[in-house]
Amino acid sequence: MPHDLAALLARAPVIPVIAIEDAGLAEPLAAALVEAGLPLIEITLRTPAALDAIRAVARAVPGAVPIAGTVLDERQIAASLDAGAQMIVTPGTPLALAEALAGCGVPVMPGCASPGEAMALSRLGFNALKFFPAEASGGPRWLSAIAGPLPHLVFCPTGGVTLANAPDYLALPNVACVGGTWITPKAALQARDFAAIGRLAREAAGLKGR
Ligand SMILES: O=C(O)C(=O)C[C@H](O)[C@H](O)COP(=O)(O)O
Repeated sequence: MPHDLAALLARAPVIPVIAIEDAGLAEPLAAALVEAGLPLIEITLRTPAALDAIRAVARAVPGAVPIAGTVLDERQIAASLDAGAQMIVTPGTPLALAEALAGCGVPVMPGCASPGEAMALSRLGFNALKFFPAEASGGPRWLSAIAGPLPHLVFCPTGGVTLANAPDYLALPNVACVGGTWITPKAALQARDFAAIGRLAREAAGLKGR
């Protein structure tokens, strides 16, 4: 994997995944996550506020690495980069999207859920992949099994990962980190309870990576 991506993924065992409805929350939220030890922050492009949220984090939160998540097409790559995303993640990666990502200029973690998808992405030069949806697709057993034929790949399992099952993933040699929404519960975000989010983030940051 590109050196800069390896260095990024080594910075924290967990990438918080956020669906944000109010871009005004992005700055204090990201500051709380960085302060707690989770500098990589995936903001999913599932809400109208997402691009403004990425822009706010990129501009105003030192130390944060804003990641655009749920990138589904080429147009969203350009919009993410324009907003200041420093990395891109996709839930799945059709060939046209993978080819556009290969030349996009920032580290990318494309999503896959099968050996064939992982192999196709590896051929395009992607060797750190999001495994999504992790729990529904086979969880740690899938990851252990794929390490046999594809030992050069590392994964960020996401989808159904929690504080309780994250250690099972992080113990695997081909898991670089995990992603999940459990660090930023919707109710805590709506209540602007950044202290509670900070506690969840510190707990996550304390998980042992490889
Ligand atoms: O669409 C994307 O690009 C995503 O990032 C999907 C999210 O990773 C999962 O939805 C995580 O959700 P949880 O299972 O609640 O942790």
